[in-house]
Amino acid sequence: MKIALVGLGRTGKIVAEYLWQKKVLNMVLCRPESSKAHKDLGEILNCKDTGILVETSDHLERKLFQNQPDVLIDFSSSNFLKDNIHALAKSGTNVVTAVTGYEPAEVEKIRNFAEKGNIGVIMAPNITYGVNVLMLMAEIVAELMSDYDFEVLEEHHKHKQDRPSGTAKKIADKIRVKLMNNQEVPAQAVRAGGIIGKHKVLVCGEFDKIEISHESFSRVAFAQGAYKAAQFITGKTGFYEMTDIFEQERQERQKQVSASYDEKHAEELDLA
Ligand SMILES: NC(=O)C1=CN([C@@H]2O[C@H](COP(=O)(O)OP(=O)(O)OC[C@H]3O[C@@H](n4cnc5c(N)ncnc54)[C@H](O)[C@@H]3O)[C@@H](O)[C@H]2O)C=CC1
Ligand SMILES: O=C(O)C1=N[C@H](C(=O)O)C[C@H](O)C1
Repeated sequence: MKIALVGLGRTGKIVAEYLWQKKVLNMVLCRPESSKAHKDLGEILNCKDTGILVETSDHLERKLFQNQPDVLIDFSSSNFLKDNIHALAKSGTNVVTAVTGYEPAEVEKIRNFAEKGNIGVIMAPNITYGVNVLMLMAEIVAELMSDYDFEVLEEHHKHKQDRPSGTAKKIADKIRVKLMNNQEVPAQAVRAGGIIGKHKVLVCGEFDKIEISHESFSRVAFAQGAYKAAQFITGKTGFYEMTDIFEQERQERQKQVSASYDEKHAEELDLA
């Protein structure tokens, strides 16, 4: 698999290093005016030369045809896909976007391109494995304790632009759908220091409460999630979310459990 990455900021740099170590990175893009342009990626990451020259994200179609990546992972800003979804669809490059803060109309545009433009897109504000497990747990609690008060609380570093986080909005929405009264779930944000990412669901009744929380204490968690998403979307078309990956994994695991049960059962019958 060949992966292109756009965005070499706080998160993108860690993702670049992770993908480089996995030997799947073949193209890295930065802003046209960036001082990182035309440098070897190793210089940006403070390691030995990688042989990958950082390119600018303009004239993207030509660059995608030259490098032929299977998937582009986006850790830049919502502007990138807004301006470039055309070029990605034309060159048949699938997309994993971890970017947050899209307007609803932008999400619809991206969804349309994925559904009609013959490419695969995963939109993943919630890229880590752990936070997706938190979501599943929160959905179960919402189904069982609809009469409790639900709040989503998140904490991130002081440079984060959007609030509440894309993940917090997604968690709140998933809970709302499961609640009997379909009521909006409030989400509160703290921006302070260097916090990498914390999400908590507070479920509070008159006499007791449940808290479900997840914390990323390394951005490698985002890199792992993005790589998993890139593997999933390779060769697919259409619009997906991280839950689709977990659903596929659950079904595969279920099949394995059934197969090993059948095997064990057959052995027992043989012995009898
Ligand atoms: N889904 C998830 O779990 C995660 C999502 N994110 C999201 O990823 C995005 C980036 O986060 P950070 O790395 O903290 O931000 P950052 O501001 O440190 O880095 C963004 C980088 O993208 C570059 N960039 C912006 N627009 C560009 C364009 N059109 N073409 C090329 N490069 C462009 C900027 O120059 C900058 O270097 C945010 O939307 C953030 O919410 C970040 C971490 C995890
Ligand atoms: O900007 C970040 O850093 C993060 N953004 C994501 C979001 O908005 O949900 C999630 C992650 O915890 C880090």
